[in-house]
Amino acid sequence: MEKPNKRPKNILKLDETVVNRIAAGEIIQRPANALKELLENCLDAGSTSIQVTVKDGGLKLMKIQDNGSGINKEDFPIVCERFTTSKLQKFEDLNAIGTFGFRGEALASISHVAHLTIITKTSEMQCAYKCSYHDGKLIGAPKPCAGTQGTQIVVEDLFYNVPTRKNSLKSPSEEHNRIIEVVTRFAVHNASVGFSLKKLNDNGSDVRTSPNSTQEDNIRVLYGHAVAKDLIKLQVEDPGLKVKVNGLISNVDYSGAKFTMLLFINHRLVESTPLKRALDSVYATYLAKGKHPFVYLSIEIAPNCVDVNVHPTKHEVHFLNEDAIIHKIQSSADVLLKAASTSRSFAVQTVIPPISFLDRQQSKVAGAKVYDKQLVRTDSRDQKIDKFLSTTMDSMPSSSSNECSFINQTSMESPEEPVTAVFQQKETEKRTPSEMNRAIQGASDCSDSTMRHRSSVAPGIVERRQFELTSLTQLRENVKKNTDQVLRDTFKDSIFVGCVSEKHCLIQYGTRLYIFRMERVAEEFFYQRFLDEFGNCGVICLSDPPPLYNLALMALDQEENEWRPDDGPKDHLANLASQLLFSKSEMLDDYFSLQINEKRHLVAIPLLLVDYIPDLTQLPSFVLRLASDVEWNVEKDCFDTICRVMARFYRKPNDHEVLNVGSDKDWKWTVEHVLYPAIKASLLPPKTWINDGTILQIADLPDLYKVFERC
Ligand SMILES: Nc1ncnc2c1ncn2[C@@H]1O[C@H](COP(=O)(O)OP(=O)(O)OP(=O)(O)O)[C@@H](O)[C@H]1O
Repeated sequence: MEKPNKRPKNILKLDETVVNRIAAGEIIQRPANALKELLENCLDAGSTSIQVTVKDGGLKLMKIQDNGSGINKEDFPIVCERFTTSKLQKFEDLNAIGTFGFRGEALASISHVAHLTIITKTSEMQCAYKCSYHDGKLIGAPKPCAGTQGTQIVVEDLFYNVPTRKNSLKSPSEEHNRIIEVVTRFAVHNASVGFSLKKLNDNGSDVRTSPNSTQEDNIRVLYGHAVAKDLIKLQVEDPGLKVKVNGLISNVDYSGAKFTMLLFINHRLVESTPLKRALDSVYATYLAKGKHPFVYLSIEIAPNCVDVNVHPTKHEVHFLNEDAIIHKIQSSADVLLKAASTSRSFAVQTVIPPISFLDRQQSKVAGAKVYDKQLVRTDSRDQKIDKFLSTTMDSMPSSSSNECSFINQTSMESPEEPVTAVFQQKETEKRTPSEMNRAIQGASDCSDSTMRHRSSVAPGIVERRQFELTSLTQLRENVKKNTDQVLRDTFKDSIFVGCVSEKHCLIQYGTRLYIFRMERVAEEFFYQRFLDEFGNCGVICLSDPPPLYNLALMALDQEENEWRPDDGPKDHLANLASQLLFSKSEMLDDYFSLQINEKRHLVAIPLLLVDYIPDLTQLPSFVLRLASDVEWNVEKDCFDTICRVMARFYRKPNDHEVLNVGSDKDWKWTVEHVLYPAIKASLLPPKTWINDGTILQIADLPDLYKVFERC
């Protein structure tokens, strides 16, 4: 390298061609941004159809045909001169610029670094004209030629005279990909314009959209269904910030390998690193590590708040209140994603596939190797889900102000030990608490003992009664016939993990985690239990037997029972219910331990599980349903419907059931320690549960390992 001379060199004015070529190099950096300039010209000219043909990634050829306004004949000599434009006259016009172009530099720049030809026809011209340009100058006279309205710009041998630039570009295929990206983005945003992009002499096209599509349509066509199906609309409007944002952003179910961001500010395709970072940080909360979203945003800001003249390629703009606007968009996206994540769709498998059954058979083969990933916790006392949750579930009643002692219960195993249960009024039924309390409050004893087995021949000695009833046998057979054996094994060998809510519980079976609908499972369990314990149920005596009439009347007052005026007066209906049940009292007592006394008061309800009391707030609805939903005339149907109605009443344990006053054993305790063990032991799950969402597999250890590996 030449040693720097201490004497200053003389300053010389650069040759115009050199100046223009240096300037052109700043504006036209590669084929894709030359194309962007040319596409913007097409849109400024009001085109509705733009066809692009390229060769060698645009380096050999770029041909852009539009159906816009065309160029006036008198402008041909100057159209490619620097600073000639039809879009701006005074500097102040920049404050309200409504076109993409404003400098009059793009065509000039291209003509300095490539061979440029324009074929154009306005609506007033008889024919089209073809003009060739070199270094901003028209070469020869415009030649009339055939052509339709619009303009065709042909750029050949880009950078033929700037070899360093040409050599610095990556391969033609890389340049072609960049061209696809630009055309694709323009096509999504300008959905009313039809775009096509193809390689010269290729039959197929890389991009093709129809005019008058929607942004969603074009995203589907260009980015695929996998992206389009997971989009949510983002809309922000802030008159204070003079900004309006419309966009389509991917939801939490989408996760791309890279961040795809299509950003248009006042319809200009631009980039904004701060906005991209802000959005990426929001998505980081919802997506797995290394996964990214798809974001299309169109931001419209009052033109006088945007400076478009900050970068030679115009791919950046500055705007007022940038931080506030970015923050606004960021928080709107967060709100949408939060909402979407609560209803996130997991690819869950409905119930146990037959394979799990096979797995089990295989794992039982002696000597089969057991991998670490197949080892699971087997001591159910180790940890429960409750350990990871707050102590009070949202769904649980918080006040204990209306607790009332209503029942004395004696366990079947220890008939001498009286147990008091406590009832807590449910929030939803607050409108009739005094009536509810009156109905089930008090402390009077059952005639013989408060809780007993109905077939006790002597204290502690139980003799089961046998019934040879065809109807009963058939109902029991039906249950057996409909049992799914794989599900049966799953429940039988499962470990209770915890109550997710009053309605959903988690169990673990092998390496799999299942969620099941507690009420549905418990209802089926009690139905089967009523069939099994037919004529042999114990009794739970109500301490102050409520009148059937009062219970029915309370039920008719409850919205869930949907009483309508054309059903008849409530007191009349309550009376009918009380009469009907009293007339069946002998059978109800004999077969189901449901006892009604001479005064038509409900004295006792069946005992099916020791330490289990159904939710007594449902007693009124139970009485009403017993009177209205039971098919009394046909024996089999009668038993079936009574068991169903009973099971529905029993499916939910009493809230805050406490076996000893002052004990903290609540409904969750009852589910875990009383109900679920009984379900495990004897439930015969019906086949319908395989597909109806009663039980769903939500995780499998080997699959989770795979997820963690990916993270
Ligand atoms: N496809 C076209 N259809 C109609 N007129 C065009 C088309 N392309 C260019 N022109 C005309 O040529 C002029 C010069 O275009 P050029 O791209 O050089 O500059 P510009 O678009 O005005 O500004 P900028 O350099 O900021 O893009 C435009 O102002 C427009 O009048």
